[in-house]
Amino acid sequence: MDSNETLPVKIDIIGGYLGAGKTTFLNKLVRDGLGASRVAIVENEFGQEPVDDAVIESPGFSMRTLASGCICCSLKVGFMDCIADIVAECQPDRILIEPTGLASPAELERTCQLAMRMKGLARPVRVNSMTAIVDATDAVEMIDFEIPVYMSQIEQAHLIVLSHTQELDAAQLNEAVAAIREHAKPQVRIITEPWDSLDALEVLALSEQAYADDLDHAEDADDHDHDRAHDHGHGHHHSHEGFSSIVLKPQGAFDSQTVERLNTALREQGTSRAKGFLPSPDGGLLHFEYVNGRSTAEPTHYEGPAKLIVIGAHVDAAALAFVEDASRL
Ligand SMILES: Nc1nc2c(ncn2[C@@H]2O[C@H](COP(=O)(O)OP(=O)(O)OP(=O)(O)O)[C@@H](O)[C@H]2O)c(=O)[nH]1
Repeated sequence: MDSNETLPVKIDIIGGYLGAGKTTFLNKLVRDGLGASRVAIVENEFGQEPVDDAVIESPGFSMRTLASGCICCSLKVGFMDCIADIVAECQPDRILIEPTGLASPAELERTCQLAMRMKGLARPVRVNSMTAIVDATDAVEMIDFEIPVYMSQIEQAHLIVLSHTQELDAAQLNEAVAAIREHAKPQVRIITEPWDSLDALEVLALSEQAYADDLDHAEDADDHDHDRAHDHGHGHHHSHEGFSSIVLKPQGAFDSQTVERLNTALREQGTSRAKGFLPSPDGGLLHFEYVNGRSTAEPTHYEGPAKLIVIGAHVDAAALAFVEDASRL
């Protein structure tokens, strides 16, 4: 037996709100060389149909997808089974977990603690880091909205990585950082480096350290009954109430005008997040991503069925019905 096999499998959680950039960061980790160790990836999607499994660049990695719910609550048991399974079958040294954008960090930690205590694991597991990705471009506005789960992701973060910082000027970036600082733990490090020049492996190492430091502090605080990082009190925010998702089967041909119409319809109903694959006029598929009122639609080699997942507080299926018959437009 390799001496490594007696060490716990590291669980690294890449969290953050809907569309913050979790999958993009995960792909960066893979591209920056995380693949040197044996890595497994667990994707959790709120929508009924997974999309990220086709977007993740995971050459040779084992990947599992848990869809249609959140591992911090409704899929707790499914998650634990998945971890037991992946540890036995794939023998990873590390498991990267991408929770849904609606996961509460405290609940996630509790789920992971349950997984750590499972009997009969082929190898022990332990949480190694929890990284919170926050979209810099809408942080000020989102903090104003005070969406509970968004706030909990900032308040409980051990390390924050801002995405899309290259889209802001220095004053806007400072404003975003100040707004986050007001709600985050005082010592939290906020990484503002644009992702083009960011070394994701370095960030993961910082995140590991931050998590270990916070655990130490939490243990000290436990002794004094003041544990904030593991808020077991009644005041903690955890709610997916109000959020729902639908899956549409796009048909027809999505030229730039149709994509624009879709973008407008999503914006008009205040959609939080949409993603999927749309049929393009040339017979292929477009990888569609909608966050924050803006969308991209790029040709993709994905060969599965066309699908569109829409997540929001007021998803109006009737207003989006045209997606399933775009040829009529
Ligand atoms: N240029 C740039 N694009 C980004 C950045 N972060 C995210 N994106 C884009 O924003 C969109 C959403 O990013 P994802 O990585 O899919 O976000 P996510 O947090 O995984 O989304 P969900 O899993 O659906 O909650 C994609 O089109 C990304 O290419 C960034 O820092 N820079």
